[in-house]
Amino acid sequence: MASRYNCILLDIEGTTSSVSFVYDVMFPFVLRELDKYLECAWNSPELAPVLDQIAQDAGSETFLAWTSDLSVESARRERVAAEIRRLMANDIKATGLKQLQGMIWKDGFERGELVAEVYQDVPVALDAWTTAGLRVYIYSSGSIAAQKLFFGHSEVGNLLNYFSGHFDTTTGPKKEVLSYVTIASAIGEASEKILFISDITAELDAAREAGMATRLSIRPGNKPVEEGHGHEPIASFAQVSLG
Ligand SMILES: CSCCC(=O)C(=O)COP(=O)(O)O
Ligand SMILES: [Mg+2]
Repeated sequence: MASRYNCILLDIEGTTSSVSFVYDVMFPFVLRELDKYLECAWNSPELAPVLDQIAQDAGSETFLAWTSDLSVESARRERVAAEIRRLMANDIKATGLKQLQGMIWKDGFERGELVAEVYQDVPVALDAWTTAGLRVYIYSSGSIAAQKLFFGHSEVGNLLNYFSGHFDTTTGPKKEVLSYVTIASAIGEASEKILFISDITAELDAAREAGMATRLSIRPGNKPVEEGHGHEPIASFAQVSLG
């Protein structure tokens, strides 16, 4: 059957995977490893741009400017750790935080302590959609590097081959219309031909304003949904009809 859509754009937390896996497994791993990670990676070239991003998210131009009042390295590290804990305690999905989380998760996924949970219907749908010729993309607050670790190390194996591309908040915040306009343009598709699935109505509102079709993901343990936004709810990807 011909599909109304050419592409499916997926959120992760609350959509492909449970909120509880992220909050009860992935975030505690970051908090446990944070100080040790910062100490080991402090002078690494990969960390420097992430420290600048964390400083920019906090309102400074660079990491150097953000910590110019501190002369001791351990105090600069402690400022970063305190800012990361503050952002996580307030569930602020800042780009620098998300990049650092991805770097900390790398070791956990690669040595098998972290294995990503996905809902049972997810691999089935990914297979059906891609077999039908649709392209599937991810748009998550989790960094692109973290997304690749996540789907590359899932409990049903490596799912990365199903995805044609990944987007994170470096494209723009998930509640802004322009982010979805930018994604449609990046993947070379009319927005009407893209179906976005998420658990957050404000994200779906923005995608719909950009012209995308939407479905509201209802999964066990998701945050309560604001009523009255008119996005068709689904409890499983099996309920997505393409015709
Ligand atoms: C590999 S993504 C980890 C989950 C995460 O950090 C996150 O913020 C998920 O947000 P989403 O936009 O997928 O709801
Ligand atoms: Mg989500």
